[in-house]
Amino acid sequence: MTNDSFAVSVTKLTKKFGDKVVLDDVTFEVKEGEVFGIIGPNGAGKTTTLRIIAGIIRKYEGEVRVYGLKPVDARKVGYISYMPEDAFPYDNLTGYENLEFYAKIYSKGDKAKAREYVERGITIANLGDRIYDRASSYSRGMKRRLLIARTLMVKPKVAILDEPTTALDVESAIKVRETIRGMRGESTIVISSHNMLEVEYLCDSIVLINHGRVVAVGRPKEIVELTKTNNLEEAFIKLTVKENDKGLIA
Ligand SMILES: Nc1ncnc2c1ncn2[C@@H]1O[C@H](COP(=O)(O)OP(=O)(O)OP(=O)(O)O)[C@@H](O)[C@H]1O
Repeated sequence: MTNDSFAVSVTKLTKKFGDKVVLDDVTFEVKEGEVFGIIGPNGAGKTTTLRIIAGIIRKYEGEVRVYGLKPVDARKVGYISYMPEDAFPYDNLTGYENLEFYAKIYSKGDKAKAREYVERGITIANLGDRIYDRASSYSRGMKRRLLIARTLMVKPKVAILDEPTTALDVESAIKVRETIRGMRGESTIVISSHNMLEVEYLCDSIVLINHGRVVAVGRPKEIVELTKTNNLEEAFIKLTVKENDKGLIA
């Protein structure tokens, strides 16, 4: 059973690669307008979950809906904008041209809309005049901000950002977080992250996945309280290491 009133609903999702079960009976919902975090240790199944929600992986068991549509259909009608973990801009194009390129795809021939997207992308990226430089000259943090701007400027119903701050220095990560936080309420944003402080700061709700299974879902504060810990990092350790998958559903 699926509840279509959620931005994203994932119900009894199981994904196997060959004989290997990567996601096992995963259920959670994302409310409209929230920043939702998928967290878990390396190999837990975060990227696989995001790729399924983004409509890229199409074979799975269970039910996944994005505003009531199958992800692949939601993607076709432009509800979804996705930034993969290993995304990169076109190095030979300027930041501006990168935004233009993506805006053209999403605006489907509507030039005014394309311009609006690019203007919005410039604001979100906040790169100043460097937006007119080739992306090859950008630092890693600048490239990431460009990619996030590219993902968010099209006002998707659901923006999916896979590890948006991984491998960034402190200052760049802060800027990226501020960018995402600034978009709260405009799009529903689903991110994956390893950084518990970041998740506590950014996310309204989270799902914690370990070895493909949900071990906790709810507001970060609720999970901290239920695990009788001081912060999400301690809760994470308790749930993924010390409790060794006993599970807790908030
Ligand atoms: N195309 C694939 N074929 C086979 N196995 C895969 C494939 N994609 C992912 N896996 C496996 O599925 C499991 C979950 O991978 P996934 O990338 O979803 O984890 P993750 O939580 O995002 O990890 P990380 O934090 O390291 O990015 C891993 O064991 C991975 O090796």
